[in-house]
Amino acid sequence: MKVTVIGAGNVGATAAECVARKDMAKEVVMVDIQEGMPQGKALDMMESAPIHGFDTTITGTNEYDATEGSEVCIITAGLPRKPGMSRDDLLAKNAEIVSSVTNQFKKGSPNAKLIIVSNPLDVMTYVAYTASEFESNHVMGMAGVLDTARYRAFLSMELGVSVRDIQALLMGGHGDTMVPLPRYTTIGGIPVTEMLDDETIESIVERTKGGGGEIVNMMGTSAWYAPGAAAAEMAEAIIKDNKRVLPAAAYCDGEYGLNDMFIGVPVKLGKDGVEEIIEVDLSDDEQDLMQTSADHVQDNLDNLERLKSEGAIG
Ligand SMILES: NC(=O)c1ccc[n+]([C@@H]2O[C@H](COP(=O)([O-])OP(=O)(O)OC[C@H]3O[C@@H](n4cnc5c(N)ncnc54)[C@H](O)[C@@H]3O)[C@@H](O)[C@H]2O)c1
Ligand SMILES: O=C(O)C[C@H](O)C(=O)O
Repeated sequence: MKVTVIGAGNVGATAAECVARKDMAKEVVMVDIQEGMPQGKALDMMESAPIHGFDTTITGTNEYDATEGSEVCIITAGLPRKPGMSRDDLLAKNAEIVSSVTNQFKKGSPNAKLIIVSNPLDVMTYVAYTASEFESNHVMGMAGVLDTARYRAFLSMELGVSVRDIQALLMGGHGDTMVPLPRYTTIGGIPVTEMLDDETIESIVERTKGGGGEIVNMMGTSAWYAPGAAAAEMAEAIIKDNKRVLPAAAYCDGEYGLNDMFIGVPVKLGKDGVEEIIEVDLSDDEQDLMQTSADHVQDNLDNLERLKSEGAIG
């Protein structure tokens, strides 16, 4: 099993390290355009193997030859946002990058499952899908695992209970319109609505929606520990074929009344990638929130098309 990580920056290097430390793959290949950087990070990680006790081989490169035959590819190449920016401000530049790296990667690994991380997430996943020409279930975006992890972390902090006992579902695009679903949130099997009042739940939902921006404002760039771990969790579900039920940006073809877009929905993840999109019952209010989020993703897709037709991006 080989996992490629394209973009060996903050998220990419963290994802590569998480994959290695979980010993799920024989080999991890990190690719970046910065000369020496992926090679140096790979060597540093290899030197940590005796301490952590993993057997995965990690290499860094500026070329794609070493990625051939990858089972999974995590794409993190692209610009992160700075304070004052929205993820959508990255669209033009990151579309060029994601399209270019996908084109270079796909020839050597036509059966790989792609996990996109670069922002704006839902649209970059679409860019990778069209550039790769892979089957739609072999392409997915990582956001829901991160956003639900934030939501679960905030609930755990509020309740003073283990994160391990908090199960939650969050849907929609990876942005301020994301849709955390308290109705599908349980603490050790108990509905969260039995344990917290509406006002507290609402404040946690709002904090979750702004969770990326909260960190950007603190650090001047975006998060990487939780995002890297989230991408590695998805890679593990595919490599081990363990049919995890996780939220991911998946290609909707009628599901939830949405067409021809990648957006966050609950999926079953296994060796064939997105093996199923699970359609849960949504109340009218939840469906409205989902539609608002989908409209936002569609606006971004329309912007992408406009930029292409104006020749602003290739
Ligand atoms: N989906 C999510 O939940 C999520 C979470 C965190 C970050 N992100 C996004 O992930 C992306 C990466 O964030 P980061 O913090 O790791 O940024 P970073 O700047 O630390 O790393 C990005 C890396 O991409 C590399 N790169 C740029 N163009 C490339 C190309 N053509 N080929 C190969 N490598 C290339 C850069 O050299 C850099 O090392 C950003 O777009 C960010 O917004 C998404
Ligand atoms: O907030 C960002 O720009 C990065 C990422 O999407 C996140 O949610 O951490």
